[in-house]
Amino acid sequence: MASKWTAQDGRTYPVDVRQHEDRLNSGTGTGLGAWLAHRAKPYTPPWIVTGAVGVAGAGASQMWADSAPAGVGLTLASVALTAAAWWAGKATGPQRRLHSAITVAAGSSWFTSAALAGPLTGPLPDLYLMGGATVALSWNIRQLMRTADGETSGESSSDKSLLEKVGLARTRLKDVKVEPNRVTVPYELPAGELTHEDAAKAIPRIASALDVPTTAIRHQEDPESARKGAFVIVPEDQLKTPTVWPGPFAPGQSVAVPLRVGVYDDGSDLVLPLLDAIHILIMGMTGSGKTEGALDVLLELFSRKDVVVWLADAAKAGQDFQPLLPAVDWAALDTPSAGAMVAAVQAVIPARTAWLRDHGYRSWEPAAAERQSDPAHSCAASGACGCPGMPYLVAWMEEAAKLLRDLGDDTFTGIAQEARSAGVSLVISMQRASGYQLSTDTRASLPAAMCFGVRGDDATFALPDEVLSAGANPAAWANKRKGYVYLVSAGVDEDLYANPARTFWTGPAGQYERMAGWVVDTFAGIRAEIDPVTGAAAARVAGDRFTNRRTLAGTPAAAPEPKSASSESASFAEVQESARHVAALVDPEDADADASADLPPVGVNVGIPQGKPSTEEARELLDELVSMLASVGPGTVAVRDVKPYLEKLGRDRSWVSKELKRLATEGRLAPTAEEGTYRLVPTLAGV
Ligand SMILES: Nc1ncnc2c1ncn2[C@@H]1O[C@H](COP(=O)(O)OP(=O)(O)OP(=O)(O)O)[C@@H](O)[C@H]1O
Repeated sequence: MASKWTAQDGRTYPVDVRQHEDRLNSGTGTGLGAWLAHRAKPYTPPWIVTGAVGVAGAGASQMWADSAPAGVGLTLASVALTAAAWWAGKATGPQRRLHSAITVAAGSSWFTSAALAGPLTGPLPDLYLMGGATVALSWNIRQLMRTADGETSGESSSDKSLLEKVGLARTRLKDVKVEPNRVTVPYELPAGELTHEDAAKAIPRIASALDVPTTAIRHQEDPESARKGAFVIVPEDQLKTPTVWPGPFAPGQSVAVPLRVGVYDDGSDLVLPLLDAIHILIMGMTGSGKTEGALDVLLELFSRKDVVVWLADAAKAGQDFQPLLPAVDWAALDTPSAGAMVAAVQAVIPARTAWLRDHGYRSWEPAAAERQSDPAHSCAASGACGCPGMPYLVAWMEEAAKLLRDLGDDTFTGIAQEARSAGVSLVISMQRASGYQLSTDTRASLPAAMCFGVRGDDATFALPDEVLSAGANPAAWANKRKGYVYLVSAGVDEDLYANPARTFWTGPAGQYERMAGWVVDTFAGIRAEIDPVTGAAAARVAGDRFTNRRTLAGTPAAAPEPKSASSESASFAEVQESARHVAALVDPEDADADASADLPPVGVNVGIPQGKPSTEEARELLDELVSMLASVGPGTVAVRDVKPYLEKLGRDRSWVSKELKRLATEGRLAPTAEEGTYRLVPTLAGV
């Protein structure tokens, strides 16, 4: 028999609630008496049983009064019945089991005594009346409570039916933890029936049932169990509004301190522990935010004291990095220079490894970057050697697809495998790390990944299967969610691998240059220079391309005069404030449409006239809004996007709807398959 029943209200109840309903519904008659009888009917069975026991006891006394064998038999039967009731109640709750056993014990004892001594002997009539009524009433109370429970259990029943719908029937949900914008639902799958894989597969259906984006749900496995885990639901996308770069995380400190490059959706810092990550693959489709992410990492690196950056960007000739180039030790901005840089990286690895070994370092550590004044790290026969330190080296290969094609990616495999202990990190940025672009060996030797929005199944090239099945879905972002990223790296809590984050925004053109300039100048004095060992090894293979690197890249030969961070802090605050001001212009509603670098410059805010604007003014205002949306990138516009401005327009939704239609007939917007939604025409930018 099914243990559940769906009522007309659509809710699921235990089956005994249905029996109760049936008992209430059966029966006819009118008037108060009939109504009372009708309401009391479901509670009569315990009383009927009590009456039956009384009648049976009286009857039995006629047969077995004063019979010794009957006494033995009835006593044994009474014990056996009580034991049977206890045994049969195994599957029910402990309360019900005890209640049943006590009832059977009381009833059968009275029956035995009544049968042997007569029902009216001694205290038996009182016991019958008081005990029988008490037991019958106790069952009525149970019944009442259960009915009330059944009525209020709709919620957990609907939880159960939700779990059934999403393919996780009989899964038990436990101590749900609710925090602001985050619900953690620990679960236990039915033993032997479902696995973590089934839980992960249910994510899209759970998202659909809860009406949230699939990326709002993550799945965490309990590493100790094959059936325990948790779903984490983050209903509101807190990353919609870009976060302006808040300044260096650990200014003047070692590169061993993780780099802060963005925020997770709970507001916590997105940090990249470079020394744990070792080599990094940065992947994302065009326009997804790779360059911005690179800027965040570079800004952090350029504010540290013991790291040198070599940057190869033949594809774009360093176009996006211009303001930072003075802080780059070697910028290879054409293919031959990039090739020379790769050869130099290959050559410096053994030289650096030998130096580290000679100075008693098993692998690079911050102390290796200092002048070697410790006898424990000396290459001299005795005492401290005083050799100059060896800073960490980051070899950054931007838009590396072309470089890999030109050089063959075996070169990178070798570098990646040997560079680990030489204090060299390789960063490879590309749009698609497919097998065609990057061999499996090279991919395997880049242990960390920053994966921005991608197309189709490309995420599989960057993110491990378990991260994808835990809910990571960068294809849902494509290049619409600029800067959204998953970070997978040693040194990062594994539960965060499938957690969306967003890199910092360095601001629109103009702001970024100022921020970059501030970092370049402020930390010029503490930034490390290349050490003689690495420099000599690079010069040996790259020749003039290395020794004349400053002139070739058009950056000053010597580092600018150091400036103290404090004397510049006011200027940074100014720079940042200005960028924040621009960020504040981005309404959260518009964030989907790419609230980013291409925003109109500060001051091109939509001019909102005071009071109810005339039709002319309202049209002008709407035109400006549409132009602004179009200027921040491709996307669509519908009445709902204009909702926050209705008050300022002094018009209602139907007016906006008509006006959007008018703009579409004028070719200012393009109609889409969805009625009332129009594609923004990018050529409108700046109109
Ligand atoms: N975290 C972010 N917050 C706000 N805007 C961002 C963020 N990241 C990137 N953007 C904006 O998105 C746009 C595209 O970013 P970006 O140039 O970094 O993409 P990309 O992946 O490097 O593209 P391409 O491969 O074409 O160079 C830029 O206008 C940028 O300012």
